[in-house]
Amino acid sequence: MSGRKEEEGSVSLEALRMKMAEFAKERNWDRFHSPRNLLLALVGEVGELSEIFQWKGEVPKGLPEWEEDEKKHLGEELSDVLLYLVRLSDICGIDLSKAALRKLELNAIKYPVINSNNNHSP
Ligand SMILES: Nc1ccn([C@H]2C[C@H](O)[C@@H](COP(=O)(O)OP(=O)(O)OP(=O)(O)O)O2)c(=O)n1
Repeated sequence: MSGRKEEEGSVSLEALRMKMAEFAKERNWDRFHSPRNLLLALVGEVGELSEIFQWKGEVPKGLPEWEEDEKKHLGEELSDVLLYLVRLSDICGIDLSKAALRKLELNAIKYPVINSNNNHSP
């Protein structure tokens, strides 16, 4: 499923879900993509993502001092996390788009806007 939006760098979770399903099917990897395996793969990728930040101390937003290669690597690890998350959701029969929108609503109820000048975290 490749369209204009994807060329512009915008993609839906549904498009990613379908691409991951196709990727696994083409390689006969459905047998490996069980919920537990996918969860462990996801956690492994979160570890790889963490390694990029490890020992750097706090870094400013936008990562202005990072080399392009380092940012490219960061994008790859973030993508691995997203792709395994999308695949895990699919294999578990969870509609991630719907679930995430519902969770945003629940968050807004749990944490109402009281004062926009409130600097305290929850
Ligand atoms: N059984 C698998 C193996 C890989 N992938 C896909 C999902 C991830 O986006 C990516 C992960 O590939 P690797 O396991 O090779 O991990 P990395 O790309 O992070 O490589 P490395 O761990 O060598 O840095 O490939 C998958 O769907 N199912």
